[in-house]
Amino acid sequence: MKQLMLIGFGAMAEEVLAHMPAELVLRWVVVTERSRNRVRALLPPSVAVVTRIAECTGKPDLVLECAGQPGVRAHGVDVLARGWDLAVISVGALADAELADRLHAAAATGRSRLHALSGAVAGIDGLAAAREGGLDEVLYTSRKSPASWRGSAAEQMVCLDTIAEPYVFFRGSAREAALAFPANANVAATIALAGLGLDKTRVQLMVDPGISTNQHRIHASGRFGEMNIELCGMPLERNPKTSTLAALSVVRACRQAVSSVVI
Ligand SMILES: NC(=O)C1=CN([C@@H]2O[C@H](COP(=O)(O)OP(=O)(O)OC[C@H]3O[C@@H](n4cnc5c(N)ncnc54)[C@H](O)[C@@H]3O)[C@@H](O)[C@H]2O)C=CC1
Ligand SMILES: O=C([O-])CC(=O)C(=O)O
Repeated sequence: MKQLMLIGFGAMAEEVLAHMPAELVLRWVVVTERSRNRVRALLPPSVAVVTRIAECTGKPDLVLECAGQPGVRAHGVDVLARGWDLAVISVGALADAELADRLHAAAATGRSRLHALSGAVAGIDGLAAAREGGLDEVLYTSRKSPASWRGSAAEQMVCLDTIAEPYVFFRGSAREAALAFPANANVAATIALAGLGLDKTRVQLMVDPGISTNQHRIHASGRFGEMNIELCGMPLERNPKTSTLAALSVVRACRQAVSSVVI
């Protein structure tokens, strides 16, 4: 039986746990001091609930981050330096160049690997392949309901209570988007890392009062040809900022960890 460590235990982690393959067992959950008692009460005694990687005894086969960008910042280096592979969903953390350098160095020291998960979008495989032949342009547009932007920097850019028409409230690079919207624009960083990079990938963020799904559109062109990918994702009931597909991409990483044929 392979052993899993989760960093973070919010809406996404609970969805992951509900769909995890039977061949993988959850042994450790890394949480903040503030949420320790709440999470302890939710999990069986066989799962160690800790606040620091150093508190963990044993060796996980896979470490999955579902804790937000602060979770990558707090624990990523420690995990990789120990030689443990780390899969992250809060890919926008890599838009912080200083943190990205430290993660690279820790992976080199630990001979471990950091895996950026595809998250709420589709087409990352095709985009990464297209990059090998050269890309001319990548534009990512995210369109979500007012509820999905609540609690983010969008609140300072547009009135979410009264907006009546679709409205683009942010245009910029993927790096700017991922850093300014840490819980809403990780996908921008994922697309950038697969494609033209954090500074050349263009991003538009939109609020649309007429929709209830999280919509993601990727337009890319290059030597391979042209792609237009559009995905309407159902938000997680317990967190409308997060698409269900993002949680399922974490489940996919679990499946890959236990499968002999990987797809
Ligand atoms: N790549 C993608 O497509 C997507 C990525 N995400 C990322 O996934 C993250 C998690 O999403 P949800 O579970 O819906 O959010 P959530 O807010 O429900 O849960 C996050 C949990 O992480 C915990 N946490 C915060 N800092 C931590 C730390 N230093 N160490 C351990 N735990 C910590 C919080 O206490 C909370 O329980 C988002 O913040 C976002 O960064 C979300 C949606 C899509
Ligand atoms: O789940 C989504 O729609 C995307 C998201 O929040 C993110 O990129 O951080």
